Amino acid sequence: MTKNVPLAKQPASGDYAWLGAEAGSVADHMYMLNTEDWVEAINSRFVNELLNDELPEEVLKAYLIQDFKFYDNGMMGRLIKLAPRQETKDMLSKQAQWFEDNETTYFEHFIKAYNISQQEYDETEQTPANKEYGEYLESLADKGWPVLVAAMCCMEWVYLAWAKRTVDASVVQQIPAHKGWVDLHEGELFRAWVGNLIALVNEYCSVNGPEAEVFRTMVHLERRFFEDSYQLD
Ligand SMILES: Cc1ncc(CN)c(N)n1
Repeated sequence: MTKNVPLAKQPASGDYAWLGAEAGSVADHMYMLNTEDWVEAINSRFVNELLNDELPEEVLKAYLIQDFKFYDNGMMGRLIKLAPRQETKDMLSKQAQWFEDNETTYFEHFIKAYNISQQEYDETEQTPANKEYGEYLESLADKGWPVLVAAMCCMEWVYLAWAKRTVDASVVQQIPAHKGWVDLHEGELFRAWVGNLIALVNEYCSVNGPEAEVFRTMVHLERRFFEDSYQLD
C-alpha cells in the first residue's frame, strides 16, 4: 500500500540552487514568476493520485494517449538546430537519444499493456489544453534560441518538481506505469538534464525579455494539461 506523498511547499527563491538556479539567478526569477500555477501543477489531482497509486486506470490511459500525442512536439529538433555551440548540440542530441530509448519505449510498452488500440489512439481528440499547448510551442518555433530554451527548461523542470515530491518522501509507487513515469522524471540523469537547461537559461535568457512571458505561459499550460486529464468526469 503506497503512503500519501506530501504536497510540495510554496516555491521560495533559491529552492533549486542545488541545480544551478541560485537565488537571484535568471532561472530562479523565472521559477518565481508564476508560483500559483506551478504549485497547482505539481500538486495537481493527477499527480497526487499517480504518486499515491490512486489514479483511476481510465484517467491514466487517457493521459498516456494525450501525452504521447504531445511528445512529438518538435521542440528538441528545433533546439538542436539553433544551439549556438557544438557541445550544446551534443548534449541535446544525447538527451534526445535517451528519450527515444526510455520515454518512447515507456509509451509503447504501457499503451500496449493497457490495451489501447491504434484506432483508439488515432481517434482520440487532443484535450483543449493539449491542443493549445502544441499550438503555442509551434508559435515559438521562429522566436529564437532563448525563447526555446526557456520553454524547454520550464517543461522539464515542472516534471522534475512533481516527481521530486515522491523521492523526497522516499515513497515508491507499486503500480509499474506510475513508478515508470516517476523514474523517467526523477533521478541522476533527469536532474542533470534539467540542470543543463537551467544553466542555458542563466546564460542566454533575460527576465526582461520575451522568455519570461514564455516561462509564465508554459507553467500555466502545464497546469491545464493535468487538469484536462479529468475532462471526461
Ligand atoms: C505536457 C508535458 N510536459 C512535460 C513533459 C515532460 N517531458 C511531458 N511528458 N508532458
